[in-house]
Amino acid sequence: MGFLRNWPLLLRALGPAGPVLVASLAAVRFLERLVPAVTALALAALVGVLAPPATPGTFTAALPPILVLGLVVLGGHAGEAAAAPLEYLARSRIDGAHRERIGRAVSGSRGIAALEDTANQVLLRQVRADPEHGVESTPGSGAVAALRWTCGLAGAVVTCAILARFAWWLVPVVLVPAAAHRYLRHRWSLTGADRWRTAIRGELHADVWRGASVSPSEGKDVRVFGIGDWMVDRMQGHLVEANKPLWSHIDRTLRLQWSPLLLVLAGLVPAYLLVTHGAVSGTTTVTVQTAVLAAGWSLYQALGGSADLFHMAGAARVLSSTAELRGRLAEGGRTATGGGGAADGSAPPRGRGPSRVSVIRFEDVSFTYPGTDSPVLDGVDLEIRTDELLAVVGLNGAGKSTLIKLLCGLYRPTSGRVTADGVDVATMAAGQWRSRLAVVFQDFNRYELSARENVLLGRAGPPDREALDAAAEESGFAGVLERLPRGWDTPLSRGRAGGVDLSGGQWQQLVLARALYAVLGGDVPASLLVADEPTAHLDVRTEFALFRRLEERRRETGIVLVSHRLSTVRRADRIVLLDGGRVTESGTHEELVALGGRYARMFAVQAERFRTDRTAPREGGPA
Ligand SMILES: Nc1ncnc2c1ncn2[C@@H]1O[C@H](COP(=O)(O)OP(=O)(O)OP(=O)(O)O)[C@@H](O)[C@H]1O
Repeated sequence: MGFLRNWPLLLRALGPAGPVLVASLAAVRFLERLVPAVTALALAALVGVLAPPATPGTFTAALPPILVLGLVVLGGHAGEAAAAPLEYLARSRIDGAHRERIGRAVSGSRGIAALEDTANQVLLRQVRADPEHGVESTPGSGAVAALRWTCGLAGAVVTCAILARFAWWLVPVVLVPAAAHRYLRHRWSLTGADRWRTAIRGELHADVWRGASVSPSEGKDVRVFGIGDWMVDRMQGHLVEANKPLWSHIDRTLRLQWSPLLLVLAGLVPAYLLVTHGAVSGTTTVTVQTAVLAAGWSLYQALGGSADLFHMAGAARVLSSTAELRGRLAEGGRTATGGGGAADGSAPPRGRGPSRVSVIRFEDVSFTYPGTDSPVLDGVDLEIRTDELLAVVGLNGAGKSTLIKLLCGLYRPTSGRVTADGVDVATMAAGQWRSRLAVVFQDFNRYELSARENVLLGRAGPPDREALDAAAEESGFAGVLERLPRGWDTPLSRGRAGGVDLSGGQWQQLVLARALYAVLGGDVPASLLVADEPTAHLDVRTEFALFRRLEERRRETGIVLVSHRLSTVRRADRIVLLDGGRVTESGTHEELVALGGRYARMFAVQAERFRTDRTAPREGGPA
């Protein structure tokens, strides 16, 4: 039975709360669960004293049970008051540890293919432990509910013992329907959690529309294209469609609420009728009747409230999805454990491992994106030396960015290998290998942080003021920095107090500063600076100045530059052309022009365009 499997799983999840907190909580909840049983006993004792005709000693005899009843009321209140903050603390610790585990597992996975997998995205949504629907639960709420339920079970055993003391046959009469009642409710909760799980795909779709309709960056399109209402309709459509099965389950369970009630009545009514009949006919005493009346109902309560079962069911699903996600991520290899990064998943210090790499080779590398059929790279052979400026050119979709991602180890080649000084980088610790690279991606990220934090992201570790300033100088970002109201501390988001947004070109300079910070700081500088279209947003003068500075750096740090602007790359030491998934041309600009191949034709087109633009009459100007 799934429930019995989940129960120990949830109790184990209490671990991060710590033994002292768990023991305190268990003690409080257990004592609380004894309240109904003790109440039943005290009431029975009181009735036992009061039922016979009163004598001079009756008052004194009634005092102990009354005292116990008073203590029970007091203890019940004290328990409730103590349990709430203890449970809050336990939940927070467990959920905090869960989020940390997920964060490390995901960010520590070796490549990014796992993140592009839809099934993993669904699992990630399910395990993130931020309830927003009311149908999902967190490991913390489930584990705490399991503890409450366990204490309730212990309380139920005591209650059954008390019932058995008065009339043993009453135990199965009350217990069996009570257990069936709880089982039924638990099944409903599990089905609800499963229905929610199937709704997640649609919700991820809805998120795209939801995010776009409220985000400042997409806000431009939304207004200019007038698609606001349409987006909201799409979002609603996805949500309604995805949640239909869940809502129909909730609707069904609401309409079936009478059936658990039948189970409650099936247990309590015969028990109450039997003892009442016994009391009237004289076969049982009023004392027994009182004890049964009090203990019978408390048994239902002791077996756990519906909310407990609901949280246990939801959290059990979250935990099983967490295990599934971790397994799937592990299949793709890990950085932190398999990859050899720091045990806590942080980036390894730059000084670790082979210091400087001299030659990186793509050896017959082919690559097909997961879930697609045609290879993007098909037998690429390429040598990258770390004392040269190598330019990679090719038409749109030729596979240049893909080549960069393989170089960074974000994907594994489908066949062939990438080596660094003869060592397959797939066999190296991913963190160690990546610490030899500094990368500017074409689709770089604009973090809504301060300018300083945006650049410091280039390398984990204590900030290095000197490297920060040098990186800003070399990338050209220093000029932008001078105009920022709070310099390095200016938040780069209009949405933050005192924040500003940068132009596309200024962001590009900042992102280059981020990569250069990785090169300039640390004990061992990166061997290779990889820049995928780093100047696409820069004006010609800024681009030229930047290229000059990069040229000066190439003997210390090799540079791989992907660019469509052939006027920029012509000064590179070597240019390779990617075409049809292979390197089809390689040489200096002059050699490739002399070759008269595709590069020469591309260059001729750009040069012709440049000449035409310069000689064409300006609109509205002289002919
Ligand atoms: N994550 C992905 N999953 C599946 N296919 C992808 C993925 N990323 C890129 N592709 C495909 O791989 C091919 C090569 O893309 P890539 O971005 O490497 O080209 P590129 O040469 O950098 O192009 P551009 O010059 O336009 O930047 C394209 O057909 C693209 O559709």
